[in-house]
Amino acid sequence: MTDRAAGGGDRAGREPAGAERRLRGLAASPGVAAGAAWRVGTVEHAAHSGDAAAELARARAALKRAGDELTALADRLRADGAAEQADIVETGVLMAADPALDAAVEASIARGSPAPQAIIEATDQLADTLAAIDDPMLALRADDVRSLGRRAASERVAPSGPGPFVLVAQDLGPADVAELDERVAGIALAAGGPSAHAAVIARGLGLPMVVGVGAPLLELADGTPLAVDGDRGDAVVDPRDPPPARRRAAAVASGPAVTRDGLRVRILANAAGPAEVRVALAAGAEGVGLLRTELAFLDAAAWPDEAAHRRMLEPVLALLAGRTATVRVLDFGGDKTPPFLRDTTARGIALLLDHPGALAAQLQAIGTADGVRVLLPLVRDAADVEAVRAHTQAPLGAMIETAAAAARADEIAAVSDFLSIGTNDLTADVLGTDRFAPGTVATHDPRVLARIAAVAHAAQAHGRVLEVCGEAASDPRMIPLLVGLGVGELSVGAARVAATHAAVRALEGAAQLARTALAAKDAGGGAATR
Ligand SMILES: C=C(OP(=O)(O)O)C(=O)O
Repeated sequence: MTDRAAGGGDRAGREPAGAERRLRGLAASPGVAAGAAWRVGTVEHAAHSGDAAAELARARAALKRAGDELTALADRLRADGAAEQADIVETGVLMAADPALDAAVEASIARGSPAPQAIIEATDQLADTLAAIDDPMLALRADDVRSLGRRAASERVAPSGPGPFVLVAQDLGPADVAELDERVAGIALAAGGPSAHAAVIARGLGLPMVVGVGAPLLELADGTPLAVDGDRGDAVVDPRDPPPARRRAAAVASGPAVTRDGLRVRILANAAGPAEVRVALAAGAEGVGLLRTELAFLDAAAWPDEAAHRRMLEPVLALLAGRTATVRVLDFGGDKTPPFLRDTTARGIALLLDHPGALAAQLQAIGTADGVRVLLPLVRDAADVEAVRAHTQAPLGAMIETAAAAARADEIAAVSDFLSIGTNDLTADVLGTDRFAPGTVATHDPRVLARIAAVAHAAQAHGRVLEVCGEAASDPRMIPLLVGLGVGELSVGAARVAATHAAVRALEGAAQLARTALAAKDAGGGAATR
């Protein structure tokens, strides 16, 4: 069964009560939270037990649990004003109880499949049947049934009880974090990295998170008092002075962000859906500088069509109501690869340009309303931007995320309406590091700063707005350097909006600081300019 029990059951037998223990990890999302540890794990998918009735009961329980999870998620979406999305999620609830699905699961178990495999086989079979009928609505249902199957077969366990909980896991995906409810006060991961998308989402939701804590974390029994310190990067077992259980409330910024010496910087937000946009606007964001549309489709079984994009976009655009809405077209690839693209190596805009129908469908859904602009991920050269230009009248921005693209910043700026530096990927590419591995993100390294400066120079030469939307945009060490290099827009996690705003307003002499940093010979010199 689930590895929730793997912690050994009675924690009193292993830890003297009240003995505080600090496990070192890495800070992934700021803030401090405490609650009862709750382990989420992937289940060991044991082979067929030999007892078909037991396997069938296990499969039915898994489908029921998946249906219950989707009901809870739909309720939350409805409360968030996303009624249409809630309706979609609820179709999964009906499917989970569908007698035809139950019969297919039973048949698969009779053929010798263990419960999780039987669920996948049955849902895939039903999805294939739906997809074979030439009807776009049924094709969407096929996606839904496949995603239901994966959810049920993975046997994730949602915490039960009022909370607050600190979620403990080996690793989590971005969607897992996005759907956490208010009972979860913080997250501690044994693995993971501060730049992974799960961490990006946690920061957006203002959910304290530490990653890379290591195996001892997974030995904690459910219910162990646990604090996460997302500022220092610690998980504290049996904390002596538990911090307040709930996540830190975001402060509110007001008025435009202008440095003391008069540089105006627009503070925008990174978001994946309406919940983060709401938090960001309430904290004083002027709009969205990066909407990560791909995160809504990580479970997709095929390229989303125009209707699916519209359903994803409408609640976000409604909240923004004409403010800046920077919609990034699907940035699939790497850790954001849906099952149907598993064998694909292309990423970002290159992948979309290989599938022009998929790109056109999304651009059509994005439209050209006031405030809307389109962002292209992993642009390689001017030709990428020009190829997209043929499909839309919306302003086009190019993301500069590789050293190669930075070297071509001038030709890219010439054909773009604005540029946006993805410092997470750019830093990893320039330094040859893995952004998803535990470790610090060294965007302040002069080799990275030199690329940022080159892009800033190109943007300036062509009169283009320059945005930074990677994590560096909210890093207090980087904000002075970025502003000093001429960055006009900082797009940050919703929970960082107010702090970024305050950091900009406190700034003076940024341009001189940036010159000093660029002159530094190594990362240590760069850090010394902080
Ligand atoms: C903002 C970026 O893109 P992603 O969504 O991949 O983090 C980045 O790489 O800095």
